[in-house]
Amino acid sequence: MYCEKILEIRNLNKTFESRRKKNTVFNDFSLEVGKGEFLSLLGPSGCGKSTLLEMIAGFDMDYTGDMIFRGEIIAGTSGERAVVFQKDALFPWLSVFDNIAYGLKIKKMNSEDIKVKVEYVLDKVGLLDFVDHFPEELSGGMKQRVALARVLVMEPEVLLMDEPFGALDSFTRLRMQELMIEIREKFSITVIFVTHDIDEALILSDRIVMMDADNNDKYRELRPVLEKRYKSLTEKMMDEKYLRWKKEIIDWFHLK
Ligand SMILES: Nc1ncnc2c1ncn2[C@@H]1O[C@H](COP(=O)(O)OP(=O)(O)OP(=O)(O)O)[C@@H](O)[C@H]1O
Repeated sequence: MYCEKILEIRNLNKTFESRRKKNTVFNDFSLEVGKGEFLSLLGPSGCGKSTLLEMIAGFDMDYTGDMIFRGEIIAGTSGERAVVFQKDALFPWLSVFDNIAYGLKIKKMNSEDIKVKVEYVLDKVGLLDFVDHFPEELSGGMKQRVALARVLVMEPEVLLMDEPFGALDSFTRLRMQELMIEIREKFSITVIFVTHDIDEALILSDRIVMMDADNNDKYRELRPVLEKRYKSLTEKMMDEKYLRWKKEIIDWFHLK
């Protein structure tokens, strides 16, 4: 389905070394991600999900193997690969508008264009009415939506999301998951999404990579794409196939 590769990870080896011990997190790990794909990395705590995301982002360059983004070796961070963390620090002294406009101002975009772009993304995340608010006046879910808008306004190729909804209550989380589905349709962006939540992975992903607790030389893949479109996520979560996949994932991790 995704013919054009946007990211290739080939024979990745990653070890953390301290005076006390060596911890090999990736051992000859390879993975390809297609342009426009929504890929979730699912796995237990400590299996290396965040480490992998940091290497793709270019924050961590201490590994062997190849990380190739759009045909070129990743040499460091880039605006094309934007990261959204679990708790994104917005600038508390800036309004919602100025938080989102920040990166565009650094790029010296003119103020009219900035206004159009900021309002466009704010509309997409449903926060147009809060444009003049400050972060302290927003709920956790709203802050995460601003964080998402701040990244989207820069038009990255890939969104790297590290448990972006992990700190939210379950209702807000569900709304954010619905928003992610809409955002994908509107921005046709590639997403690599880290989560430990099986439902979240099943709801959002074209493909789930299930990572093992130790040495991710092998992983299991699942493509949970239902033929039918559902009116609500709850309806989707009741689908027979969905429940079967969920059981398969639980069994796989349980037997590991
Ligand atoms: N800076 C570091 N120095 C040493 N070891 C590290 C460092 N960062 C991560 N590790 C180790 O690498 C392994 C993978 O960590 P990582 O944070 O990538 O896991 P994770 O799957 O994202 O976990 P979680 O779901 O809890 O966030 C863990 O064993 C961790 O202790």
